[in-house]
Amino acid sequence: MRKPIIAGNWKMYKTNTEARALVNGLKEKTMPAAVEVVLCPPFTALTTVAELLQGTAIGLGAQDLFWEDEGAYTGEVSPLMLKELGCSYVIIGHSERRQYFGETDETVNKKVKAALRHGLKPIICVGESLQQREAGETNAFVAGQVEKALDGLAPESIPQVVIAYEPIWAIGTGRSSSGSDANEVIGLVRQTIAKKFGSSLAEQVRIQYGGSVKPGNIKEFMDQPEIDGALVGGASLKAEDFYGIISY
Ligand SMILES: O=C(CO)COP(=O)(O)O
Repeated sequence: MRKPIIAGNWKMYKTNTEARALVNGLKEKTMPAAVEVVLCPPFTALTTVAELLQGTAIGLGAQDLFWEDEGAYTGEVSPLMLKELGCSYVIIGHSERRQYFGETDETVNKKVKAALRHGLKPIICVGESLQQREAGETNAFVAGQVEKALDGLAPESIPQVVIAYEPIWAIGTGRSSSGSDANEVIGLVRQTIAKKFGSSLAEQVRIQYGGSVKPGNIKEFMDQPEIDGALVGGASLKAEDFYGIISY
């Protein structure tokens, strides 16, 4: 049985003062024991949020990392640094990093390996554009992203991996996928993993849906057999909204 995991990707929101207010708002609520909850603040708020999460069951994640442990890579952040701050997860390959910052399937693969090398669980983002969906290319494109992201991984590391299926056309648009459509693509993601690593390992991988998840639609996704959680953007920025999702 896979434990559901719901993560909040804050993207480029929340100064440290705002982060403190958001986390304190969540700490006033009772977290559901049956759901793994993870917060992914900007790098600048990781220390503040890590301190506030001490003693809670809420996990900490980063939104990216570099694949080297240290070096002359101005502006980058290493897995060692994230681990020391208390991160247990790291989002890798978000479509916004692929779109704006040159992230490729190859760099995603390098980052996945670096994360696992340092005991960080990767949340690997995959998902098609509207053009690809309308052209019927979704399955082939998403399967290719999954294959390349996981290329060369040791079988024993596969249960540590989380995949987030986030159709690009649903991110920030208010137009989410339907539960059944998302379930179909996520089923394909799981089959792709099974082809490379066997079905017993594939069955252990938690796969989230992301793209305009709100308190009003989370249950539609969580009722689906293949969907194990959500990666939430906008609705993770207010304690009430995010709590409405994690307490589905
Ligand atoms: O990109 C996302 C999470 O990583 C989804 O963002 P929204 O929930 O704002 O659509």
